[in-house]
Parts: sequence; structure tokens; C-alpha cells
Amino acid sequence: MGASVGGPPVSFLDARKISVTYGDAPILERVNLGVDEGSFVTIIGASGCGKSTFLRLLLGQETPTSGEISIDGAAIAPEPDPGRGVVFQKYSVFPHLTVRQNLMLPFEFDGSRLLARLFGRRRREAADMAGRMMDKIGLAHASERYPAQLSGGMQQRLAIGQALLKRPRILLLDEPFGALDPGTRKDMQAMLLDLWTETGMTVFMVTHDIQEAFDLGTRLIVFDKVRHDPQFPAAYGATITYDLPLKTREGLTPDMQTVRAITATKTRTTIHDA
Ligand SMILES: Nc1ncnc2c1ncn2[C@@H]1O[C@H](COP(=O)(O)OP(=O)(O)OP(=O)(O)O)[C@@H](O)[C@H]1O
Repeated sequence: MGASVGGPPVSFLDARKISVTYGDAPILERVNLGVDEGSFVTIIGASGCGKSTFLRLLLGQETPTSGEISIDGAAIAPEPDPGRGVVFQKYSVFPHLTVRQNLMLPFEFDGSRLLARLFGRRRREAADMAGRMMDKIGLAHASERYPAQLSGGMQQRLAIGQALLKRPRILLLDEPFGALDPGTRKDMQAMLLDLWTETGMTVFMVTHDIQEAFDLGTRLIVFDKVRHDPQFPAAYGATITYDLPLKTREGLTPDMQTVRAITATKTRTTIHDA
């Protein structure tokens, strides 16, 4: 926790009274959230309630209609930032580039915004880092393949590797494993937890799979509407209705050991559309 000058303590990521309205449709209302660095926040909620919108706010891709978001005490910059990486459900890698080229690209853009090419020593360093990332995400054997020649799980591993190359402090994941089969999904979850443990980054992950939310998160937040008008379903926006601490980086909280024992006996549950 940091401290704001003359104000209350500020968390690593601090969202205060966030509202988002599209046209006259309220999507998010009075969202307040303080998150410590290194947390793994899983986010669930009915389809269309504004989870992706919330991630876009954290990414700086959108600005809230009202309210403020700060990271490390500074207002979030309304533009992409190497400190924040993002992975979407649908593969966000470049289809015309090989695995190796996809992993070189973030460095190429840094080297020259105009040509997107690197030369000499910087090129060798970038190739070295791309190579290490390929090993880490288990794609070294597929380095010269194009995304269309990879399985869904391999493409998502590549997308995660690409997002992590610039060592972001915050990783935003929007249903990253939603399109994968259960076996691949388990492998991907394990890989993500390893990377999170290793890097100490703060993760926000939207998922529709409650079990996944419990298994991966140190904290689970639920978006829902607190006010409903049956005549006008779009009259009110969603906010955070549950905020559950699940575990520390070291292990489960005592409460969660009990919850975990109960949920482990149930089959996987999925939140259905509102
Ligand atoms: N740029 C936009 N302009 C207008 N409406 C938008 C815009 N982006 C999103 N919306 C609307 O805002 C609402 C919230 O969308 P959002 O994608 O954040 O929901 P979500 O909870 O992530 O949904 P899902 O779980 O289905 O992905 C939806 O009704 C959507 O149609």
C-alpha cells in the first residue's frame, strides 16, 4: 500500500467510484476496488454485465464516464503501456508472422516505430529473450510455424508469451482459456500460475468458469446489478457485489480451505447469460 498526500492510503491499483455509460445506457456504476501488487484477481459475472469494459478501463483503452483509476498512485494513462499486457479469448497473435517473429515483434516496435526492425546487438538481445520465452511457453519446437499451424492451446501460449515479453506489472486476461478443451485448459492454468509466481505480476482474469476462478485467484470479484427494473433491463449498471479473499501467494486462507473442500466435490459450474 502507498499513501496519497493528505488522503487515505492508496492500493497498488485503486479504482474509485467508477461509472461507465454508453449513450444513455449505464454499464458500470460506482465500482470501488483496491488491489495489492502481486494479487491474482479473478472476475466473474453474467454475460454483458461489463467485465470486459472494466478490463479495458484498466488497460487505459477507455476512460470511465466518472471516477478515477490509479496505478502506484498515478492516474492511469489513456494509452497502451508496456507495464500492462493483455490477452483476449480469441487469438491476438499476428497470423502472417511465425512464432519466433511474433515474439520478436514487441522489441522490433521498440527499436523503430517506422520500420519495426532491429539491428545488431539489440537484435541479438531481442532474439535471445524471444528464445527464452519460447522455452518457457513450450513452443521452441514450433518456432518457425505460423499461428494457423498451431493448436488453440499453442496459440494462446504464444499470446501469453507475447504479452509477458515486456515484463508487464499487470496482466489482463479476458477469458483466455474459454475456447480450449478441458485438458489443454488445465495445462494452461498451471503454466499461468508458474509465470505469475515467477514474475510477481498482478493478474486480472475474466472467466466464465467458477471453478477456474476459485482455483487460480487470490481474490474473486463478482460483477452484478444491485438494482433491477424488469420493464427496462438496461436501466441500471453493474457493480462489484462480492469480493472474496481466496488465498495469499503462499496458500489458501483458512476459510477457503473449507470452501475448497466443498467445491471440489461439485462438478464444474458455469455462469449462464443473464
Ligand atoms: N463501445 C461500446 N459502445 C456501446 N456499448 C458497448 C460498447 N462496448 C460494450 N458495450 C456494451 O456494454 C455492455 C457490457 O459489455 P462487456 O463486453 O463489458 O460485457 P462482459 O461482461 O464482458 O460480457 P461477456 O461475458 O459476454 O464477454 C454490453 O451490453 C455491450 O453491448
